Amino acid sequence: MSAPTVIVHADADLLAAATAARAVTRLADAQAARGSASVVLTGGGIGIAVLAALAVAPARDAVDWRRVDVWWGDERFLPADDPERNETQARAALLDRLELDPDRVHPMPASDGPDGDDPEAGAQRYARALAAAAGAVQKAAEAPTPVFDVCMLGIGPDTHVASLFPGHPALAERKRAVVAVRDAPKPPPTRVSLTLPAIRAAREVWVLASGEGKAGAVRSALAGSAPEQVPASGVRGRSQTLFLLDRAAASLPAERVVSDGG
Ligand SMILES: O=C(O)[C@H](O)[C@@H](O)[C@H](O)[C@H](O)COP(=O)(O)O
Repeated sequence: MSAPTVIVHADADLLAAATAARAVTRLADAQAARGSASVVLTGGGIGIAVLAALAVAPARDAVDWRRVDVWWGDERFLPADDPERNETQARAALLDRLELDPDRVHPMPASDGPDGDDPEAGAQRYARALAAAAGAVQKAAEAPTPVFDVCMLGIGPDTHVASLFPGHPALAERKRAVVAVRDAPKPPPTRVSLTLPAIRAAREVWVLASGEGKAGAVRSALAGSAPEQVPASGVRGRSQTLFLLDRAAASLPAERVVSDGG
């Protein structure tokens, strides 16, 4: 697993645009190497801003979107099409504008889906979809999950990532790739989330943070605190872990020159 690299951009708009450009490059490279690509999306302010930036990125169609698998890191367990669902926001910001293969778009369950208002059953259904998409080696692993090319994660001021909140038992999960989360401190209280082993299956994990309200969380995550208390410190990609920040989230004063590595 890779140690984090910190990359700081001047402001939120540049962070979103640069991350979108990075995503185009990574997904196109993955398709060149392996024929297809996979990405895990996140909800939240900067996560959706990156998707909106991707929608208008000049090189957007360097990716063959029909050969991209789209997954989610977490979902707010609400009815399909609810405007608060991460899926609904991702479709509006980006997915509806792309020529995707609908069979390769894998939204997390909704509370009015085939399992009804049962997030545990929904989580199991998503875990089965991940296991079916996993390659042979990954199928044999605990928490069977495909090797995602890119997994994007927002971070909360409390250091949560996906819907893995500090002190929550979901953080200790080692066997399941997906769990239901109840009593989340960020509304809505019921959610579905990938677990740490599923996130760590990704080649690249990108933690996105914008604004001074995230500066303390970013500092704690980079200080290497225990993931049970600081979930963002437990996420790693197999080949790369990036903290993609704006200057405010990196606690850099405005006059400081911005450069890679902060
Ligand atoms: O469903 C969600 O809310 C998320 O996926 C969550 O993990 C989010 O990414 C962070 O809470 C950051 O969100 P903000 O950027 O809005 O603060």
